[in-house]
Amino acid sequence: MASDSRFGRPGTVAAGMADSAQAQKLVYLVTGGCGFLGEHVVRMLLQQEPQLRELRIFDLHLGPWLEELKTGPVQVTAIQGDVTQAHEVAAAVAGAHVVIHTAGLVDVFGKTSPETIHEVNVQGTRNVIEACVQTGTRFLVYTSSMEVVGPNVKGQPFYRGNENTPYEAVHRHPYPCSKALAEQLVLEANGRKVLGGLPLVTCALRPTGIYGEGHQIMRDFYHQGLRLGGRLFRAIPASVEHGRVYVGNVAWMHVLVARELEHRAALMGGQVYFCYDNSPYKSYEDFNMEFLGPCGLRLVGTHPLLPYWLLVFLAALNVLLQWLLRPLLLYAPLLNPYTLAMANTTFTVSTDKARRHFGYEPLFSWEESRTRTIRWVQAVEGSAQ
Ligand SMILES: NC(=O)c1ccc[n+]([C@@H]2O[C@H](COP(=O)([O-])OP(=O)(O)OC[C@H]3O[C@@H](n4cnc5c(N)ncnc54)[C@H](O)[C@@H]3O)[C@@H](O)[C@H]2O)c1
Ligand SMILES: C[C@@H](CO)CCC[C@@H](C)[C@H]1CC[C@H]2[C@@H]3[C@H](O)C=C4C[C@@H](O)CC[C@]4(C)[C@H]3CC[C@]12C
Repeated sequence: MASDSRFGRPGTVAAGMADSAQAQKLVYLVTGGCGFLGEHVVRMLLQQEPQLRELRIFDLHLGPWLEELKTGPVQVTAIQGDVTQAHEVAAAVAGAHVVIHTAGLVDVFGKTSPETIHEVNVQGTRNVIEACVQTGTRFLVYTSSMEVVGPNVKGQPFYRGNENTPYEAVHRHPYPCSKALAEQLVLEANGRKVLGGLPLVTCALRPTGIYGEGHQIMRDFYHQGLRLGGRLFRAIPASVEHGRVYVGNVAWMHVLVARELEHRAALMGGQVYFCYDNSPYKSYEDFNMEFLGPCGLRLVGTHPLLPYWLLVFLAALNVLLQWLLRPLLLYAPLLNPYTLAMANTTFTVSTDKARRHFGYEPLFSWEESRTRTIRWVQAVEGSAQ
C-alpha cells in the first residue's frame, strides 16, 4: 500500500498482515470514505484487514488522495454518489459483504438546513439499510455519535457513563435528532431478512468528540489562535470534562466490529458501543491545548474571561446575525447556543463493552495519538505559510 506521511502506519499491530497468506475474499463499502473519519477507516482497512479483496469508497466528494491507494494489492473503487439517492446507494452496495456507513452531515453551526441534515443522515441511512436488504449484504456498521445520548437540552452532566447509564436523552437540535433517528433505524433493522433469506446484522458505534489528523474544528481553533496573536481566551470552566477519542482508534474500532460481526452476530447484532480510548478527560479547550500548546498557542486565563451570561448573549446574537445575514452570506461562527451548551456540559464515557464484546483495545496510546495530532497541526502551520 502506498504510504502517507500525514497518517503514517499504525505501530506494530498486524503489521504486514495484508501480505499474509490469508485469502483475500471480502468486499467492503465505506460510505463517507473521503471524510475526516472515513479516510482513516479506509486507510485502516487497507492496513489491517487481510481478507479484503475490494474496497469501495462512496462519497459525495471524492478526494485526490484516493489515486495513490489504487496501486496496492486491494482493488480500490471510488464511487462518487449521494446517500440520499437510493439507486446510487443500491448500486454501490450490491455485492458488498460489509457496509461501514460513516457518511453524514456533521453540522452544529447552522450551515445547512434542518431538512437537509435529516435527508442526509436519516433518509441516507434508510437507503443504506434498504440497499443491504435488497442486495443481500448482511453486515452493517453505523457511525452514530455520543450525541444520540447527550448532552441533552437540560445540560445535565453525563459523568463516566456507559451504554447502560440512565440519562434523559432529549434533543431539539437537528444534528443529534437526526443521529438518534438514524441509529434507531439501524438497530431496528438488525435481524431483517436480506436477499437470500439470511438475517441482517447491524450495530452502531458512538464516538465521543473525535480529534486527530484532518480535524477541521481543530484547524479552525488553530487559525483563530494565530489571528489573535498566538492566544486563545478561556471561555469554559476547566472543570467541565469532555470525552474525546483519537480518530485512529475510532477507525480501528470500526475495522474490528466489521470483522467480528459475522462471528459474534448473536452477541453484537443490534448493539451500540461507545467509541473511546485512553485520551484524558479534560475541558474542550484544555484538551485542544494538548496539541495547540506545542504548536505555539497559549490559553489565556485560568477561569473563563467572560461571564457566562455574556457568552449566552453573544451566542444568541450570533443566531440573530446568522439569520439576518443569510440572504447575503453564510455566517456560521463556532459560538452559538447549542455549541456553548455542549462545551459547558460534562460528557465523558467510561466503558469496557467494546472490549468485552469484540476484544477492542485502542491501537494508539494517548502519547502516540497526541504526537500524531501535534505533527499534523505543525504540518497545517507549515502549509499555511
Ligand atoms: N467528528 C466527530 O467528532 C464525530 C463524532 C461522533 C460521530 N461522528 C460521525 O462520524 C461520521 C463522520 O463524521 P466526520 O467528522 O468524518 O465528518 P466529515 O464531514 O468529515 O465526513 C462526512 C463525509 O460524508 C460525506 N457526505 C456528506 N453528505 C453525503 C451524501 N449526501 N452522500 C454521500 N456522502 C456524503 C462527506 O462528503 C464527507 O466526506 C458522521 O456520521 C458523524 O455523525 C463524528
Ligand atoms: C464556546 C467556545 C469557546 O472556545 C467553544 C466551542 C466549542 C464547540 C465548537 C465544541 C464543543 C463540543 C464539540 C462537539 C463535541 O465534541 C461532540 C460532537 C459530536 C459529533 O457527533 C460531531 C461534532 C461534535 C458536535 C463537536 C462539535 C464542536 C463542539 C460543539
